[in-house]
Amino acid sequence: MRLKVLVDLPRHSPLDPLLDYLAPEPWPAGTLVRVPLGRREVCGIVWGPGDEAARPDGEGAAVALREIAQVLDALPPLGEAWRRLAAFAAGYYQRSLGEVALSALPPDLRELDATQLARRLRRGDKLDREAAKAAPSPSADPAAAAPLPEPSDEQREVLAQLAAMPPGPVLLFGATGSGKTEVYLREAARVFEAGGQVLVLVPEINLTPQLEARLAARFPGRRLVSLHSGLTPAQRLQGWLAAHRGRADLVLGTRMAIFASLPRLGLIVIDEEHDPSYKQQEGARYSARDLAVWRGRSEGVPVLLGSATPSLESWHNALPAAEGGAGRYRRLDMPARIGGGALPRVRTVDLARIAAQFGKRAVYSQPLAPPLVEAMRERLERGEQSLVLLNRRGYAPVLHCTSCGWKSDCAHCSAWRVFHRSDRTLRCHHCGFSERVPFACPSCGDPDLQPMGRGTERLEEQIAELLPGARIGRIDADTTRHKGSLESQLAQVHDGEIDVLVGTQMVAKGHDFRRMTLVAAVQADAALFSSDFRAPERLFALLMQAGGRAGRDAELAGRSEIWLQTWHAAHPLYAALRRHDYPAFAAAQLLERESAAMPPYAFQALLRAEARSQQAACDFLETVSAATLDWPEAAEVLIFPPVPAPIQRVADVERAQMLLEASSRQALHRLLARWQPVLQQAAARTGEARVLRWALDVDPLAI
Ligand SMILES: Nc1ncnc2c1ncn2[C@@H]1O[C@H](COP(=O)(O)OP(=O)(O)OP(=O)(O)O)[C@@H](O)[C@H]1O
Ligand SMILES: [Zn+2]
Repeated sequence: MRLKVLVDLPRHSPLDPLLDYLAPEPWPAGTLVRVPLGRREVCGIVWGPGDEAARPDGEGAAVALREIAQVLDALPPLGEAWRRLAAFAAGYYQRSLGEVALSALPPDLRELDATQLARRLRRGDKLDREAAKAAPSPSADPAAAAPLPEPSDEQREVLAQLAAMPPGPVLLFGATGSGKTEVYLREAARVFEAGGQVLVLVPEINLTPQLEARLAARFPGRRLVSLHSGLTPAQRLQGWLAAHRGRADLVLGTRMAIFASLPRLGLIVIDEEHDPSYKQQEGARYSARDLAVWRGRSEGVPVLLGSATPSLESWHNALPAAEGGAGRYRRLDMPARIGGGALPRVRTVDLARIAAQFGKRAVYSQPLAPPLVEAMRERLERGEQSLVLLNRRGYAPVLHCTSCGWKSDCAHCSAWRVFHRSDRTLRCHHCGFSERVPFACPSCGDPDLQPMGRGTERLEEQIAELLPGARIGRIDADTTRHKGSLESQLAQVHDGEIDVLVGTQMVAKGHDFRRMTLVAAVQADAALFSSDFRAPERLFALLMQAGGRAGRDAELAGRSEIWLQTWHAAHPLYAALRRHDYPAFAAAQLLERESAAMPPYAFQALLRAEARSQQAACDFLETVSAATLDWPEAAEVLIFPPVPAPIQRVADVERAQMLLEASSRQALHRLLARWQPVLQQAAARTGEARVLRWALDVDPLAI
């Protein structure tokens, strides 16, 4: 008989990824198989019965049907719900089903034959037995487990509401330290009792160890597994198998874990739901958060989206229609911090006033204004810590020649190369092109080359001058390149070996710095006037989150402060931040977005093209845009003219993009569905030499 098997074909292949194969038995849909494809043998997923109506003289006949090589039937088939999820994700994000479904499996699994799989499964059995032996049974001795904290009034209220609600998406809007995690844990316990599995997603790998430890301590009798890219392939496979075989009670992971196969799924938690890292930025550019909401609906399980600063999309979805929102999610609020701790005080340093008082030079030559330096010195004297945030690594973003104006541009990108003082290099952060700093200007020979602007390296150096005796640490992508270095640097901060920590946004997320009582953002203004309309939202979230890390100790919370240096002290964003008033900030942003017809009031897709010349990239975009002119599907979709990408050239490749916008999601998707084959044909016609790559990004986060 014939079976349809899903395989991962190279992109834009003319073949359908569902191919017919011969099988002696009707293996159920979801069964993993190995099938011959060309000269290779690849992993495939049985998707359903094949076309028995053989086409003896049709197109099918040209290809003699081949047999399934191996059936991995020791593994239970991938369930209906999982296959639905993969199919939805492929359709929604405009990728091939084969690519989405197969790449959602652990890479090791795709390589295994039946014998190797049997061995891995036996190893899984052994791991399960060991886990069971090591852990006390959940009900064995309740007294042995640490006593549960008594829920706060707010937690109690939220839990009662959750218990009374039908399953659906819920936005848990809780201040930092309001005890959202405790709510997740209690909901998870409820699901475990009912025999269900729980999926918990966090934005970043380095946030998993903390939560993992907390989960393990809380649920000693439960099997917890992680799924993220920091695991070895073997670990990832075992975690995935434990989830798929229903043996893991809880899966903790990053965005990729949204595709975990969970036959008894009972709850999905998305912690820090606003975090941009839930959106995949290559291949199938899915949003794990959005897929979680879809998956929850499709499987009838509750989805908890937690944040102190929700994404405006989620906030809008959770606002009742009467307040101008979409009314799609329920919202539960927990405004108070556990233990009644105060939120940090927000202080703005008005740089215009400082300039008037100390002179403009003082502002431009020094990274920190005198009052901020004073506040940090006080911390130093009290043995407390400060965190200074600057979202730019390196010493200076550009090196320039004081006589002829030469600047350190990249030969391969339309970008400046960053000056790194530690190894005296000029490094392009886009293509990696790196050279030693020249002794003299390559253009006029003048040896006086000067850094322009400031990155974290220079900030670290300047703070050392301003605060003599302070022990200063720096955490950014440069200092954490080696495995384990982030952990050891964080440990130094926790152990109090550092007084002032300089860092990019990577330190603002998730780490509890108990002795930190000051967080300063020294160049926050950039986000106010960014061309990225989401920049203010990110800034607000970053500062609230960073501030929320500060002074977790109730005793220190009273003197915790967030400092902002700004030329625009009266800006409404800072005013809302001073009051910790996310709802007011969100309301103002949503008003702006609505009047400009931007998300969440509009739905977008971005078509990117890369070519050897900007002209070729734009021509491709023009062509596919023109193709839609008389389509009824295009009537409700605004297709903007092609423009060069924000960084037009990277590694000698020219990039252009074109934005599509519609007021209805359905309208946008009707167009995309009809457009897909046109894109493929147009790209094929222009030939490999002209258009190198193109990609659609549905619901893009950055434009
Ligand atoms: N009901 C409670 N009684 C006592 N302590 C609690 C309670 N709930 C939470 N906590 C403690 O309060 C602290 C903050 O709680 P939790 O981590 O759950 O907050 P959160 O809202 O998830 O914070 P964040 O958003 O900053 O990550 C933790 O140390 C936690 O153990
Ligand atoms: Zn470059």
